[in-house]
Amino acid sequence: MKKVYKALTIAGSDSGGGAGIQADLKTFQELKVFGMSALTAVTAQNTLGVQGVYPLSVEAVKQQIESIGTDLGADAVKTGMLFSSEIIQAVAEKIKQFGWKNIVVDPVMIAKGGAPLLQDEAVSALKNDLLPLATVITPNIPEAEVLTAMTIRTLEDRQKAAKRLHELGVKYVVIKGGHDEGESEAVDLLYDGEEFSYFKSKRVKTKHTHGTGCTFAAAITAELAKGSNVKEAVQTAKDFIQAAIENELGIGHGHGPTNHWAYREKKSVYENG
Ligand SMILES: Nc1ncnc2c1ncn2[C@@H]1O[C@H](COP(=O)(O)OP(=O)(O)OP(=O)(O)O)[C@@H](O)[C@H]1O
Ligand SMILES: Cc1ncc(CO)c(N)n1
Repeated sequence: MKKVYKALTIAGSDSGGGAGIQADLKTFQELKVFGMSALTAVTAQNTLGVQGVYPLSVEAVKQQIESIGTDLGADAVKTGMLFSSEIIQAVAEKIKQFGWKNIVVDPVMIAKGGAPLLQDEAVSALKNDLLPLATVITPNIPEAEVLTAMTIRTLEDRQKAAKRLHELGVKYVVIKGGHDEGESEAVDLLYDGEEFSYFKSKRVKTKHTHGTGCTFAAAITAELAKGSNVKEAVQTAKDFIQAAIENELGIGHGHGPTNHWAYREKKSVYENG
């Protein structure tokens, strides 16, 4: 029988379907990985912004993870919106309890419209409790600035920030370049503790980038679940997000979601010649 690879996302719900748990599960499915979820919060959200945030109790988060850990197990785990230090500590505890490997931490802090998805005082729990367990961390530039308490303007700044994050115990640091808007390319940097690699693509001129960060990190998680190494996983995630941004769906009245099925369609065109 063929092995079924499984990935768990611990994150918030985006009712609009473009980011959070919804983006993660869609991405897992597209990459042929069985997706499971533990919700940390429910957001009332659409392409125009976040209208409400309703965190779940720490007990509810723990119990969902427990249900998965005691039965199905996970080949990789992604964390997204975690909201509070109490939830972060509970998630770290459960990851250790079940001995899970391939942990991808997307340190979600603020939604694109500016709504806070992580309490300010939770940043230290993220750094002290979760990052030492992380295989990969995927901050955007503003998140990397908060985590390292430095300003990032140049590529050298990004390299320095990546080194600082590696010192916090993360094995692989990816600092995404989606926010580097002056550039004609979207360049993501990967640091493995020894050398830097760069993943480049043509920057797409679009406002429909809601959920790019979640989707990218979910694709890394799915590939790690299937046994890829981190470099291969980041390259597939980059190809996945590029296709998802290029083939926009054009739905909603604001910053629309990306197209989660575009990578599959692009691949099948190649495969069928
Ligand atoms: N306009 C664009 N064209 C091509 N690639 C992009 C563009 N914007 C972002 N990306 C890519 O998308 C991925 C996510 O990067 P980004 O910096 O946007 O994450 P993010 O800010 O965490 O996203 P979000 O908070 O909306 O989930 C990266 O691989 C980045 O290079
Ligand atoms: C629930 C949720 N998680 C993450 C993000 C970041 O894009 C978002 N907008 N909403």
